[in-house]
Amino acid sequence: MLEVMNLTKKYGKTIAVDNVGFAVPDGRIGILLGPNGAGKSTVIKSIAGLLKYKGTIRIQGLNSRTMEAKRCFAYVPEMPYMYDALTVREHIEFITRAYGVECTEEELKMLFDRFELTDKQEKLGSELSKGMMQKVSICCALVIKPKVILLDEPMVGLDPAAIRELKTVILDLREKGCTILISTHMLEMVRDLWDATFVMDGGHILGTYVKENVANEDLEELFFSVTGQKASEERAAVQRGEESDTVSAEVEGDGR
Ligand SMILES: Nc1ncnc2c1ncn2[C@@H]1O[C@H](COP(=O)(O)OP(=O)(O)OP(=O)(O)O)[C@@H](O)[C@H]1O
Repeated sequence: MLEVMNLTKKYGKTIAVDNVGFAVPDGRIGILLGPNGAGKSTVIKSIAGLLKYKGTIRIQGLNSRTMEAKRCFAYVPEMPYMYDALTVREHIEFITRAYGVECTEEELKMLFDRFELTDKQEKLGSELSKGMMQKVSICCALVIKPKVILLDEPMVGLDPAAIRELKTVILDLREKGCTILISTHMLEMVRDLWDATFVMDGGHILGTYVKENVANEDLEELFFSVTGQKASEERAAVQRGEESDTVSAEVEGDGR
């Protein structure tokens, strides 16, 4: 179970997250859904312990800042980071040693096969593409067999095969009772995954939806029903922007 209570995070004078609260029960998939700048990554980074914040976060009933809590959750960041001088396989070894967990050759082979990394095992971190790094980052999160996993925009940068595989992995994790929190602005990527959706904008949660209660409704419709006012204002602004862009483009064109 993942519980976030009264979470507030300011960057200087900017209130990125304002008194946010939600919970994802055991074996459920929660989605933090919102446009760019809504505050999703700030929530995820706060849970992961990367930021100072006000509020309370509990992982499996434990304060998220404790070592016991940190042992049972995994975090896949939006921007993967690799050690330049470690190979793909060595990254996995590093993580399993740090967490004191076992990963058999068979498990590792299955993981590498799933994410098409088998022939990349000996490549150095510095030799990987962004998508490959993302896959390694996901594998590193999975080898610790987490009870709670946080994935920040996990589909960005992945090829279609890897997206399909990741979705299968996420559903498998849910089957095993793992609690999952995914942040995304890509509604269509999570349409078939969610159990609970928390729609965020401007640092607030504007709507919380539990699938059982809104089974017949479309996630996109729900999203626009709560962000509708803002979305229509934004559409109007974009329209005005497009008009002025056109004018300035013409002016630039004329000027050359
Ligand atoms: N390090 C930082 N310093 C100052 N302001 C920040 C910092 N990180 C984020 N912000 C601000 O906090 C707000 C929320 O940002 P955040 O990255 O959490 O949004 P997001 O929903 O994850 O966006 P995206 O979908 O673009 O990743 C934004 O206004 C952003 O400009």
